[in-house]
Amino acid sequence: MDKKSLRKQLRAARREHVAQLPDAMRGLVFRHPPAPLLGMIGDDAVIGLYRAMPEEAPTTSYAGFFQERGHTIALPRFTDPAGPMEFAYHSDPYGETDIEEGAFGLHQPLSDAEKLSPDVLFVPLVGFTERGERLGQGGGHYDRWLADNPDSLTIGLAWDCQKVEALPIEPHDQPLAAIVTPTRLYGPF
Ligand SMILES: Nc1nc2c(c(=O)[nH]1)N(C=O)[C@@H](CNc1ccc(C(=O)N[C@@H](CCC(=O)O)C(=O)O)cc1)CN2
Ligand SMILES: Nc1ncnc2c1ncn2[C@@H]1O[C@H](COP(=O)(O)OP(=O)(O)OP(=O)(O)O)[C@@H](O)[C@H]1O
Repeated sequence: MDKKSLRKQLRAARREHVAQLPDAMRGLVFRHPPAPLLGMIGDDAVIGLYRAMPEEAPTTSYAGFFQERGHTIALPRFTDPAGPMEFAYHSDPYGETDIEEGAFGLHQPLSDAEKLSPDVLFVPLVGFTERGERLGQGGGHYDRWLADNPDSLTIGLAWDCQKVEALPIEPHDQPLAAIVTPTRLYGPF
C-alpha cells in the first residue's frame, strides 16, 4: 500500500482507538518513559517533545516528568509553515503561558524563545513497524530535521493499533531508536 492510503487507514484506526478509550485510561498511559530508555537519557539532555493532537499519543505526563527532573524541554516551532521545523525552549509545561498558535493549528513556543537542539526527541507517529520504521504526517518535517541532526536519540510514541507489518520506506526516511506504546517497548534498536 502507498503512504497516502496507509496514512488514511492508520489515522482512521487511531481515531477509533482513541474514541473508545475510557477517560480513566487516558491519564494512565504514557506516564514516563520505560526504564531501558531512561537509562539512555543523560541528566543534562535537552528533551524534544510535541504538543499532541487529540488522537496522538499524549505527552503531558512526559513534559511534567522531565520538567521535574530538571531537563530543558523544547517544542517544534515554525517561523514559516513552508520553511523548516526548528525546536525552541518551552519553559512552562504546566502553565503553558509561553506558547501560541502556529502553523498546522499547533501550539508552539513564542518567537523569542531560545532555539534549541534536542538530544532526545520524542516524535508522534501515524504508523510504525516493530523494526523502528516510521510513517509521519507527510510533511517531511521530522525526516528533514533528523537528517540534519543525526546524533539525537529519536523515540516514537504511538498507540498499539498503529503498528503495521511493513511500510513503503524511501531513502530519506529516518528510522527510530525505539517506540513506546501503552503495552510494549520496541527497541532500543
Ligand atoms: N502534535 C504534533 N506536532 C507536530 C507534528 C505532528 O505530527 N504532531 N509535526 C509532524 O510533522 C510537525 C508539524 N507538521 C505537521 C504536518 C502536517 C500535518 C497534517 O497534515 N495534519 C493534518 C491532520 C492530521 C490528522 O488528522 O491527524 C491536517 O492538517 O489535515 C500536521 C503537522 C511538528 N509538530
Ligand atoms: N532530508 C530530506 N530532504 C529533502 N526532502 C525531504 C527529506 N526528507 C523528507 N523529504 C520530503 O518530505 C516529503 C514527505 O516525506 P514522507 O512522506 O516520507 O514523510 P513522513 O514519513 O510522513 O514523515 P514526516 O513525519 O517526516 O513528515 C517527501 O516529499 C520527501 O521527499
